[in-house]
Amino acid sequence: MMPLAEAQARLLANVPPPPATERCPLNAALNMVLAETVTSTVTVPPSDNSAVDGYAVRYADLGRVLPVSQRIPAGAVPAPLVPGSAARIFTGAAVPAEADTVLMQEECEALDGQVRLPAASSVKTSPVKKGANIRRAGQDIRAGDEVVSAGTRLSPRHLGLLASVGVAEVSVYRPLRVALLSTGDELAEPGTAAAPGQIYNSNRYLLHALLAEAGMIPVDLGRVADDYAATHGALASAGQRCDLVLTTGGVSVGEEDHMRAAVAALGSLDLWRVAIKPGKPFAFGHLGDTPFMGLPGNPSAVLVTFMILVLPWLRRAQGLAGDPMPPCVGLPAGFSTDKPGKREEYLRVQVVGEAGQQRLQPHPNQSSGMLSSACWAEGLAVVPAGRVVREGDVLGFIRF
Ligand SMILES: Nc1nc2c(c(=O)[nH]1)N[C@H]1C(S)=C(S)[C@@H](COP(=O)(O)OP(=O)(O)OC[C@H]3O[C@@H](n4cnc5c(N)ncnc54)[C@H](O)[C@@H]3O)O[C@H]1N2
Ligand code: MOO
Repeated sequence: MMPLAEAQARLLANVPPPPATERCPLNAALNMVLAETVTSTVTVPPSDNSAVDGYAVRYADLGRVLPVSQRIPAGAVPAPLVPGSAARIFTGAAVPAEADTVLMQEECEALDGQVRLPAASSVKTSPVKKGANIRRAGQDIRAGDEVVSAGTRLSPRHLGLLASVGVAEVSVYRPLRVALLSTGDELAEPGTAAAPGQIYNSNRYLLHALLAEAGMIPVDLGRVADDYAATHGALASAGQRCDLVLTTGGVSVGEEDHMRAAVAALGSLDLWRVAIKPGKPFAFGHLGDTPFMGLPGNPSAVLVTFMILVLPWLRRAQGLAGDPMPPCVGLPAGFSTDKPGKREEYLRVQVVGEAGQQRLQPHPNQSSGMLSSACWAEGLAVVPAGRVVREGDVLGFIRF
């Protein structure tokens, strides 16, 4: 059994170069990984503009009654402010040259063609400062600024930012294609009647969704029987169509477990059995040149090995920059254990208690065969191998 950290390091040392790039319109780029750094050609906002509906004035004129010399809606190009006048202005409109302050209309009194400005000190809310309510040109982005760097997974925020600098399409890495194969004679598909002795195939749907959530393309190859020839045949064709072959079940030690032998026959079995709980029988290898990962059949072992071993590898392979491991924060344990484990354990936990006094509370049933506890849980608490937990000890917490 290989220590988890060693298995993770070996996997990450075996990441292929990133996939080909393609041009992608912003509306299709959510969750894609940016292949080249985008630099802005424009300044945002392009000019000083008003944060409120009101009047653009010179600060020195506060307290006076002034004629209104122009009206500036958003999008208009204003003339310089006529000395001794105010300009009617609206939110987002360019502030005219010579004006140095904008007053909210609620603080002014509109008269016929004129406006009475408050005295600098007499404003209801707070005294007016010179420069008030003006959003400066370039306060967001300046021409030449780096906007989003290569290797970023594009979130809705990034897409909005890219649009704000006028970019319509970006260069992204082609999403990885991951072949999914479930093994097990006992599996029935949801929507069909399960015969006696059968259980429903949950891993297929769990993994399909985990991959889609990560921005990758699941290539669902269905189910293969617990039979060497069938497993060999399914793996041989799966390996030709994708960037990774991901299987569930059949990687343990029983004579019904054919996965390892089939992988070794089609390429190499590079790693098998990791000190992780759940998920010990995890396997990594190659089918010809195509990487292979074999997850155990138990659904919560699938979830944990996907998060801790598969997804970091996929993130790297997809071209994502930075730490590929899931974000992990420290929180105190609300429980204790009586003996140390041989494997690093990932417990399905809730975070309980008031803000500032939160504790990790594990589900009472940590069986790797059940998924209801994974849905009850908010994330995974990490108990290192060889460690006895005392209540209050700080443990790593990985949110789902
Ligand atoms: N003698 C030993 N037996 C087992 C060991 C061991 O070290 N020595 N390890 C145990 C551990 S840990 C795990 S995890 C499992 C993994 O076994 P396999 O990867 O070979 O998986 P299967 O035996 O095929 O299935 C395990 C379990 O999961 C259910 N399953 C399988 N596929 C699905 C699916 N698509 N959807 C829902 N449930 C699925 C299957 O019915 C079994 O109950 O081995 C232990 N045994
Ligand atoms: O992975 Mo097994 O689920 O460690 O029990």
